[in-house]
Amino acid sequence: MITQITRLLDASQTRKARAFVEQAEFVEGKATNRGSNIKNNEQISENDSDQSEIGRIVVQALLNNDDVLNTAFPRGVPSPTFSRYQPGMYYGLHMDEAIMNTKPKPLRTDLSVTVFLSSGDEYDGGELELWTGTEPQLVKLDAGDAVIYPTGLIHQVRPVTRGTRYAAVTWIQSQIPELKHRQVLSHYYQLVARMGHKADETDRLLMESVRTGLYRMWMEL
Ligand SMILES: O=C(O)CCC(=O)C(=O)O
Ligand SMILES: [Fe+2]
Repeated sequence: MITQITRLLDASQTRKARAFVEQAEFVEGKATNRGSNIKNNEQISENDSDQSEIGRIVVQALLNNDDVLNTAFPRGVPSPTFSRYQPGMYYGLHMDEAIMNTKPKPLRTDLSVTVFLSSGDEYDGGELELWTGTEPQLVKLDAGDAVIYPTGLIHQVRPVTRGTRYAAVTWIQSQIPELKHRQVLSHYYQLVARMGHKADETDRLLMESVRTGLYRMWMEL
């Protein structure tokens, strides 16, 4: 299940994040993935003191978004990494790490998140390519939009051939570790959104019984 979120960041949050990345100092992305010959991008140095403030805006936007809550069921979201791809830069086919060594607790990466900070017309190439089946799926969204995909997918950022691609990248540990379970629950929420207004008192009780029953079976505390 791939979730695309239009305007995860509102206009003012997008402007703020964009202004931040435009003035920030970037270092080679390899710094956080040594020995990698597939990673050819740039990231903001971990010592940048403004990074955590803008990171908090992105994390809060994810945690306040109904589509994120009802498809990802987030338990933990680490502060994002901000990246920049200039012409010739790319991040070749790879698989993200299973565990992030975040503080105070390490986090299992169930879902990967890209928040786009450049609009599609500002650069050529630079698509996020996801291996979902026989044909790769290409994702290129507008500034402020986000895509969330299962971390188990092989993926890459194709080479940028013109302009600059800015993005914030992070991961989600889900309260529902199993992808199929998340899918069923998110369909349940869609069903309630579509039909809930027609429900009488008994229907509502039965709906609550289904929801709490599924949570009890599938939710990891
Ligand atoms: O920038 C992106 O869209 C994804 C980057 C990525 O795959 C990663 O940081 O692991
Ligand atoms: Fe990745």
